[in-house]
Parts: sequence; structure tokens; C-alpha cells
Amino acid sequence: MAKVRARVPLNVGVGSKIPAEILSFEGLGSDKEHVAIIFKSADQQQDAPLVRMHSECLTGDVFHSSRCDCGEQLEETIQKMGEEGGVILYLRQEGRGIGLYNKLDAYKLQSEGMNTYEANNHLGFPDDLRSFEDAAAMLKALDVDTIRLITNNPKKIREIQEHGIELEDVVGTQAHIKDGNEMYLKAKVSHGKHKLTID
Ligand SMILES: Nc1nc2c(ncn2[C@@H]2O[C@H](COP(=O)(O)OP(=O)(O)OP(=O)(O)O)[C@@H](O)[C@H]2O)c(=O)[nH]1
Ligand SMILES: [Zn+2]
Repeated sequence: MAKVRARVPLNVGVGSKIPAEILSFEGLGSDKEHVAIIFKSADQQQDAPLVRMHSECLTGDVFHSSRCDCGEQLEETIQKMGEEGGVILYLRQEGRGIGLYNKLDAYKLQSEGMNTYEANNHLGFPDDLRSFEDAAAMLKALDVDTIRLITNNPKKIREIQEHGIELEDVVGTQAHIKDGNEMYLKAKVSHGKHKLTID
């Protein structure tokens, strides 16, 4: 069974103004160094805290790449949780689980006209290689079994429940459209069935 390894206070967000804590874990099923960022001790103070399972995206989260909406979703979540409390599970499954280098190969194919899922498939990967089992184990290590999940992605909703976490509510994110990510977001809606309003 997973348990918390270290729980460390820090400030996050632009300007480092928002108080939070970062947590590491031991005993997770994978050897990935997933972390949780907790706002307002929501795991201890709230019955059904807001939770975002955010998959690592180096290009979007760190460099605010034009190709996706990950950095903006992360910033939106930090702002919201800074006000209301919540838990970000920052999951080290880059590129929907295929890894950074494979994602960049997929980007090359997308530049040639494939959509994000076709590019994955062309490289021999499924649409989405992620598992949310570690995410559920992290929540259980925090003693959190009921959450309000921030997502537009039906796969996350289905899978976290299959791993024994109860959903009190599902809260969507805004659509962060910018030059360069419109095709990506449209593919998420038409093929991935994400609940996002783009037009
Ligand atoms: N393979 C691949 N991965 C991508 C691409 N664009 C973004 N990603 C990855 O997709 C993941 C984004 O996941 P999340 O932000 O957790 O969520 P989501 O599945 O979009 O669902 P939401 O919860 O609704 O945001 C990150 O791991 C990104 O690196 C792409 O074109 N190809
Ligand atoms: Zn991204």
C-alpha cells in the first residue's frame, strides 16, 4: 500500500504567491516520481476536495508551447485551488504515457497532417497509454476516497472510479484556445469525446 514519504511547504504559481505543499510517495505500483501539490490542506480539511490528475507535459507546462493547452490548464487549476483548496496529482506520464521523445515524433507527424490520435497509432501506440492506478493509490495514501474531479476527459472519469475513488462531482476546465492548438483541441472533442466547447 502506498504512503506519503515527505510533505513539504512551498509557494507556487506565477510570482510564487500561493501557499501549498508538495508531497512525495513510496510504495506506488510504478517507479514513477509522481507528486501531489496540496492547497489549504484540502486532503485533511475537506470531505470531497477538488482534485486534478494532471499528466506531465514538458512542452506545455514548462515552455507554454503553442501545441497544447496543458500549461494553461495547470495555471487555471493552481489559481482555483489557491482560492478553494484542492489536490493536484502531477503524474509523470508524459505524452499520454508514450514519453517525451515519442511525443515529439508524434508532433512531426501532426505537422504533416495527422491528428494527435492518428499520430500515436502510426507510431504503434494506442490513443492513450496512461493508467490512473497510481493516482488512486496516491489519493488512498492521503485518506481521500471521495473527490470533485477537474477534467473534461471521460477516460479519467471512468478509470478513477474503476480504481475505487468516488466522484461527488466533475468540474470542467475552460477551453484554452490559442494559435496552434485548435486542431489538437478539436481532435480531443471529436475523437476523445472530451467535454469542451470550442466554437
Ligand atoms: N501523445 C501525445 N501526447 C500529447 C499530445 N499533446 C499533449 N499530450 C499529452 O497529453 C497529456 C495531457 O493530459 P492532461 O492535461 O492530464 O489531460 P487530458 O487527457 O487532456 O484531459 P483533461 O483532464 O480534460 O485536461 C500530457 O501528458 C501531454 O504531454 C500529443 O499531441 N500527443
Ligand atoms: Zn501539453
